[in-house]
Amino acid sequence: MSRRSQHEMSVLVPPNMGGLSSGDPRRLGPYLVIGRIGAGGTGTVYAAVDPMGGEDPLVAAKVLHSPVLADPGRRAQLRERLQALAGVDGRIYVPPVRHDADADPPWLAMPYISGIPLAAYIRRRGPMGRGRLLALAAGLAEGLLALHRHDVAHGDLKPSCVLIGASGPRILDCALPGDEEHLRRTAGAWLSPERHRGGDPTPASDVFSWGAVMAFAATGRLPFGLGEPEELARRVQEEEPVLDGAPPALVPLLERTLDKDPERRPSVRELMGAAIAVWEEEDESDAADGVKGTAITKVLSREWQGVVEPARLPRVIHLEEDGVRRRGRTPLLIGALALALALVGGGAWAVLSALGGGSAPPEDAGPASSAPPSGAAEEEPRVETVRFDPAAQQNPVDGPWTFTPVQRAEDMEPPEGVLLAPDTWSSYWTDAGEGPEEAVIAEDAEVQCANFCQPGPGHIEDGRGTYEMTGQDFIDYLGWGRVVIAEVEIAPGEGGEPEITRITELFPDPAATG
Ligand SMILES: Nc1ncnc2c1ncn2[C@@H]1O[C@H](COP(=O)(O)OP(=O)(O)OP(=O)(O)O)[C@@H](O)[C@H]1O
Repeated sequence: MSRRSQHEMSVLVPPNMGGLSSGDPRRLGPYLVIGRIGAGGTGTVYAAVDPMGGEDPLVAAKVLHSPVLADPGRRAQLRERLQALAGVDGRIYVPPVRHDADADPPWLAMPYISGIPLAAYIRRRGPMGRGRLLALAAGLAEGLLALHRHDVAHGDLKPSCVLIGASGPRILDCALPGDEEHLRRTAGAWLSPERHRGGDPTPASDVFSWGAVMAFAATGRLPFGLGEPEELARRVQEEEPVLDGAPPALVPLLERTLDKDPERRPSVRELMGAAIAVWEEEDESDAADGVKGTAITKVLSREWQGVVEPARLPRVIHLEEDGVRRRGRTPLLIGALALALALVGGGAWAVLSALGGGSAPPEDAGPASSAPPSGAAEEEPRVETVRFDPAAQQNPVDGPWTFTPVQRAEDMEPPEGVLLAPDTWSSYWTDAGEGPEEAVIAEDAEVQCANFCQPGPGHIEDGRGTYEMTGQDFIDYLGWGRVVIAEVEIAPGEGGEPEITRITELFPDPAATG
């Protein structure tokens, strides 16, 4: 999205982005790391932004942790492979846009792809219908062909490396040099017999993996079943695949791709041609007749209709003047008040509520608090547990912010096994009887967030905020309309007005709330 100022930029972040822990990098080359997307056997994938902006500054940056890369020879191979991958056509395959094979640890940045991994897609929706299956077949073949044109075999094609996006399938990753043993242990169901015997990745071994992935998409089952690595390796090398339930027109092609002998497998070009030929033969509609472009464009534009990708969420990322995030601050930044206000009337709020635990959109600000500003004459900082209720904020952009001291309601404990919405959590606190107060929130206040810095559970260790953010992030968050219970430190500001200098959000531990 856009650069809002020298200090901030608005970014659409992944909906499943998690917080960073102390061991996670904060920078990778030119990118600022803003959250975690996930981790696999060979590395961790982070959401990161290019502070220079651009049309979409978000990238998925993968930090490689494979122990085999400690070997200088493997490093050299990795460098070569990443250089080759960088030139691959990015329509289906997702090539790196930047990489550093010599960094410690090495990393690569790819365009962020909104999509659902094929494994999850099939688990949720069952086997793909014939038309979409043929579009997947042709699309994956095109992606492999793009790699093979650069003399790189993927070597690790499997359902978790295929993302189902709104405009077609996308292929991620490729095998790391020297990673064969790891792959045989973790991805043996998708590896060809010759790869199980120690062979290098080749176009023919990619064709086998294509067949196994397509069989899975067509039937919802793994063609050689599940099992321990040794047993799987034996079945892949000795048994015939189970293809029951696959569309009959595709079965002969799948059988050929899963041939034990790489010489007898079709080429990737043949796969593409065969998938399109079956589609053209059986497609009775003329809906793609007017579509310009290659046969793949046509099959995708017809068969991919209705595929919806997960919506990204607006956030504001804070930067230093030189483009670096504030020192010592915030693993995950949040907010986007301006954006929120602009989007609140539309679907974005619904998405955010659904993902974030479901508080209502902000109502019109309630009547102005009648309480006079308090604490102007205070000398010493004091600590209070308070409720920030967005409905009470007179000016949710510039402040001052209204809050009410609270205490835990007697005889009320949150139920176990339930993830509480912020409003529900708020109902476990009663006013402490001192009426609303007002204070400014220092932009650089120290904030420890718990619930509000994460879209899901799993991050709060002790029911108190554990992730560092800034006062400005917190101000932004209040603009989203959620109630927050927090412990605050209030000190006299420069002009004597009360100023909140420290905030620790309180939210029940997920271990207690499921
Ligand atoms: N370019 C990308 N855009 C969006 N999400 C991505 C991108 N690259 C990886 N991911 C996601 O990041 C997560 C972790 O990816 P990673 O490749 O580390 O795991 P994996 O494929 O499950 O494991 P392995 O490394 O063992 O193959 C996955 O959920 C993956 O879908």
